[in-house]
Amino acid sequence: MDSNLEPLARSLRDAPVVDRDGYEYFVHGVTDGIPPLEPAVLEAVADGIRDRIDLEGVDKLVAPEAMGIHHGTALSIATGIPLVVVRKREYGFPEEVAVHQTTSYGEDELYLNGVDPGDRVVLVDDVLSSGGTIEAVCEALEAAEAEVSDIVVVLRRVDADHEDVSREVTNLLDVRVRDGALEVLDSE
Ligand SMILES: O=P(O)(O)OC[C@H]1O[C@H](OP(=O)(O)OP(=O)(O)O)[C@H](O)[C@@H]1O
Ligand SMILES: Nc1ncnc2[nH]cnc12
Repeated sequence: MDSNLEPLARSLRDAPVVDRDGYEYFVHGVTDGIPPLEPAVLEAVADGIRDRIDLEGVDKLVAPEAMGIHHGTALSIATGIPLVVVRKREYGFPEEVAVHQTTSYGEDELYLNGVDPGDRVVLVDDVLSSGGTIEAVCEALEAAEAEVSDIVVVLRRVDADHEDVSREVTNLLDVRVRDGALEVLDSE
């Protein structure tokens, strides 16, 4: 494993797992903001993303609310690339794109604003489970006529069926829930 990710990996091993209507949902700073997310972990996430994807010529980072925001923010500060947040709130702006998001345990509407035709964007999120969120945001980016250069998440749940994902997704660590506990696997 990338030694820079070891503090993150260690902290994940203690993450509590709660039941969300039959879905084993782990709770961690990366995915929930609780327990508190150490600045060093956020910095390691931003560095890990910069090591893995090419950010040259990228116009905007795009992060879905809520839990993509802190990772997108850390990366934006580290790179100087502006951040767009995909909201669960409608604004009614003329160019707004609305899409339906289905996750492993729920659904919502997402609203994209602030991305212009021809923008080269990187999509950033905390976790990939079913892939429904990534597919929904990609659909919105396609409607906005943006070019998605990379999709990156901090954690990929290898125990979830990524049936909705038809695109390549880069991640920092692989995780799974087994016997009620979160396990970290190396993604490389
Ligand atoms: O791969 P998927 O099955 O789509 O799951 C991943 C998504 O689920 C969570 O978001 P959620 O919409 O639950 O809201 P939150 O970010 O506000 O917690 C998470 O932040 C990802 O965006
Ligand atoms: N916070 C979270 N914990 C576990 N699995 C998830 N899938 C989506 N969000 C998650």
